[in-house]
Amino acid sequence: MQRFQCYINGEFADGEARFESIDPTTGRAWAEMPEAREADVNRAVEAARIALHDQPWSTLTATQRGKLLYKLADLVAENAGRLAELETRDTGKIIRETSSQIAYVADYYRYYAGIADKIEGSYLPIDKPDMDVWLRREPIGVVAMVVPWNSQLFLSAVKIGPALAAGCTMVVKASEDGPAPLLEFARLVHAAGFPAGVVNIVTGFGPSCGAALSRHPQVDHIAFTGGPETARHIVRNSAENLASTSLELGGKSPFIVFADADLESAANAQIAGIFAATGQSCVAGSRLIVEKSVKDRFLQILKSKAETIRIGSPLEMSTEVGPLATERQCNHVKALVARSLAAGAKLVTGGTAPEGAGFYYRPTILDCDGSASPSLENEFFGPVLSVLSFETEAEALHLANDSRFGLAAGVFTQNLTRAHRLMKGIRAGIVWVNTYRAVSPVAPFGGFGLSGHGREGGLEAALDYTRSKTVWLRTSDDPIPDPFVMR
Ligand SMILES: NC(=O)C1=CN([C@@H]2O[C@H](COP(=O)(O)OP(=O)(O)OC[C@H]3O[C@@H](n4cnc5c(N)ncnc54)[C@H](O)[C@@H]3O)[C@@H](O)[C@H]2O)C=CC1
Ligand SMILES: CN(C=O)/C=C(\CC(=O)O)C(=O)O
Repeated sequence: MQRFQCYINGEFADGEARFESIDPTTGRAWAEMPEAREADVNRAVEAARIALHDQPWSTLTATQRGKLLYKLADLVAENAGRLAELETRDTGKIIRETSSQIAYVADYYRYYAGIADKIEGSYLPIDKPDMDVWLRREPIGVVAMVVPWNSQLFLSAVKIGPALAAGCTMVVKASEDGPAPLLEFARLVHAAGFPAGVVNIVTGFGPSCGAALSRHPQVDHIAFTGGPETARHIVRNSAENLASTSLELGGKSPFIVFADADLESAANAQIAGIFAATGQSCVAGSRLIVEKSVKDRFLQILKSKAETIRIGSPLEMSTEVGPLATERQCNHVKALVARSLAAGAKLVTGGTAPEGAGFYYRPTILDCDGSASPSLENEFFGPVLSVLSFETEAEALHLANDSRFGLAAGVFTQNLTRAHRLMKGIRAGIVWVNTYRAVSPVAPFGGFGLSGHGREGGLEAALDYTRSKTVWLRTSDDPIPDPFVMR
């Protein structure tokens, strides 16, 4: 069995215990992972705290930090194939997707490499004649990064990249489900030449490892991606250290199709939006809201596309839908489909698991018109689409916003003015018009409502890893006059 290690203070080390990682195609263990507990977490945070204030990291210029990030980007690009295979092996996400996504992760590091020496302070036009006042932008400090199992290299890159650009140090907690790619990525951090303690990567379980990390007194900021329930633990933990938080949580994203849309193109985007990554994407377009006059036609196109999707081994380039990452996830999908059917949703296609081993589930479409299906409110994080129809634009907007989540939305229409109205009216952090699930290092993402707060990607995210320091310099050589007046 392959064995992985944590990366703490520039060294590869076992954790206090070990656990087995499960291959989602067979349900059997394929690798042994280090389990970091409180003592390991403490060592990692202490290393990050020392590295933050000590040489060489604290005295590197921003340009030098950028050069290290460029080196890391090159290493990610060179090793993308190997990392992709590990992620596919450990999480079941199809190789077709992991190989292209991880190659693109290199561009995220490159983007933040370029930003490192563009994080500028400012000079304040102060209202006093004998003072120069300016704002310095300083690293926010030691950052705890807690990520889920899906797209771990992507979801950590949007934290590690900007945090390094800003001069922070960090402890990254890989998910206990599928940590292999992130633990392997630690070897690239090491090879790139980052000083010991700047980036520490551990894995372990939420209540022991994640909790110890997020409430650690030496942590200044917690960057979290995961489910809303876990986010509540993170926020409670942050009451211990008063760390700031950024939360990237789940979604129940609407995908709106008007009758005037190019239905073939919209159907391909909807298939990608809900069945890519076996639906295990936070931005999955999981609520189809389709104009009534084209509902039957559109569902027919979707049904025939869904039924010809190639389900199989995620390591095969031809596979389009692989297994869910964990048995727990698969059971959650099965149970929520059953509850939705019991509540009156009608099965258009799917709704079963294929025969054989592994955590597979067929691409599924539920027609939820006229029912109070729980699938309309609850995230599956799996390959299940819930469908509703509308007759007016106002009704479409109302249905789109009828959710506690607000992460992403898609609008398909040829009508430009309508697209603008919806784009403004939808309460979500990302609106895609006539496309879906497009991402870029340049474009921030993040949520409204239960989908969290804070933005990842883009320039703004790098600024979020800094805080300002106001510096006052008196420019007069005269002695300070009357000490008992405010100046
Ligand atoms: N908005 C976004 O960018 C994204 C959001 N997600 C969301 O993530 C969820 C799926 O991922 P899961 O791994 O199941 O999420 P999860 O919330 O169960 O776990 C996420 C991480 O939190 C850790 N954790 C668990 N309990 C903890 C505690 N008490 N204290 C500190 N850390 C703890 C876990 O060990 C894991 O590393 C979905 O809800 C999905 O929508 C996933 C990807 C992207
Ligand atoms: C967060 N994101 C885009 O804005 C996209 C992701 C991440 C994820 O949920 O896995 C994706 O669709 O892969």
